[in-house]
Amino acid sequence: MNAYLIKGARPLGGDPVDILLKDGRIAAIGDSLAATGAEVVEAAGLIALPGLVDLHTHLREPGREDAETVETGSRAAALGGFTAVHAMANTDPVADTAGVVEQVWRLGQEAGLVDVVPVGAVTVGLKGERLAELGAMADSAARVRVFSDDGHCVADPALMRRALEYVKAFDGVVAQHAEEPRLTVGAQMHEGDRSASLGLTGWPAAAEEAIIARDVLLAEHVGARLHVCHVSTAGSVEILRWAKSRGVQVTAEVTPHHLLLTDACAESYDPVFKVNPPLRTDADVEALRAGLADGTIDVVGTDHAPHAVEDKESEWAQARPGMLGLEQALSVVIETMVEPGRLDWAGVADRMSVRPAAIGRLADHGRPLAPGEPANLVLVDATARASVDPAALASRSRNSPYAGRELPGRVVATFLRGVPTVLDGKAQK
Ligand SMILES: NC(=O)N[C@@H](CC(=O)O)C(=O)O
Ligand SMILES: [Zn+2]
Ligand SMILES: [Zn+2]
Repeated sequence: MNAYLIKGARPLGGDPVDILLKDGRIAAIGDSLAATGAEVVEAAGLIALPGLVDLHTHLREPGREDAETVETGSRAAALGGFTAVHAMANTDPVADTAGVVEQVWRLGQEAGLVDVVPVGAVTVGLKGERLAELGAMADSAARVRVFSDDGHCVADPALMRRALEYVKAFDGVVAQHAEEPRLTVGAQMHEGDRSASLGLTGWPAAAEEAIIARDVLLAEHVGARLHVCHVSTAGSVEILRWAKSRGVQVTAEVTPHHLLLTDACAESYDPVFKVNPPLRTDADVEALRAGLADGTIDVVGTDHAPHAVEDKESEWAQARPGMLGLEQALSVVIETMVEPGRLDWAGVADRMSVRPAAIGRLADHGRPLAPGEPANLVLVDATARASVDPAALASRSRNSPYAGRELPGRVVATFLRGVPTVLDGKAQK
């Protein structure tokens, strides 16, 4: 079947319409469209959004297939309503050559559940010493446009400057993990009253803000595109607002967990809440929500970071940082932004599809729901509520910070180029 008729869905929360998908595209949108051979998908009451796009996903393949593979991560993504994800470069081997990014790209095509878009490392082996073959990765079959040493900061300012200059040649962007390493030696959680009382080494907000301030100045100086990963502090939002008001080509991302959770989670000493950058304070969470609402923060990026049980279920200090995100990202955005009235559905589409696709220069994603456009879309039941069961997740790992938490929103169907990857809430392969 290469045609689907979606009955009664509400594009961006508007009036119900029928949407006909045919040969990979939206063929027609209207009232009471005739099925004429198309498979009917009943969607009364469901919200239709363009397929979500993640700028920040860790798929762990190659190297840690015990934690996630391109296929299992792709399935988690499709179930979360995503049609494209950017796969971070901190794999083993590191995605710092055309060969590795092409391998990841091919694995994504074979899985066929989302478009897996490889991110290229900025420096060889993420070591922060010399630039990787950025041009070769850009010219490869993977057509890399986003470059990041994520997991590590490109700390050397001269190297960061050269990376920014270099990627201009192919309209690329450097996505920075903003963490001044000399300020976070041994850091375990947000530095503040709670880290003091828990006796855990602090990760000060200034370690993030200092790098963002430096990098927006560098991006302005060389006229290049900068993207800031997982912004976590109120001060970072202020710096970004200032930089944007000066016309700096900077974009920024916030994770679902930084929109919802705070450093109070660390009081449990449960390492599922250990993450880089750390969960911050209530005031930071409020500033992040406000920044996302007013567009200072451009996108929600999941920073989906699967970890094997032995890397997570240990003492806090020994556990790896990072938490799952793909399958609950939309639910967290509904809970923190839509239900409180801070973002409407058009806003959700903008922050989770349109802008991330634009930053990654993905031509076929983040498009309007209109005839002729690629049929990449998601149908969401915004009224459903369910409690998160980590055992039921499609990810190969179980480190969800939302275990047992009730969240709104259920992805009912996801279509990639007109083909359902999820139907009735179930992955189709
Ligand atoms: N966020 C994390 O705490 N961990 C990420 C790396 C990163 O995003 O910095 C990971 O790869 O596990
Ligand atoms: Zn990071
Ligand atoms: Zn990351």
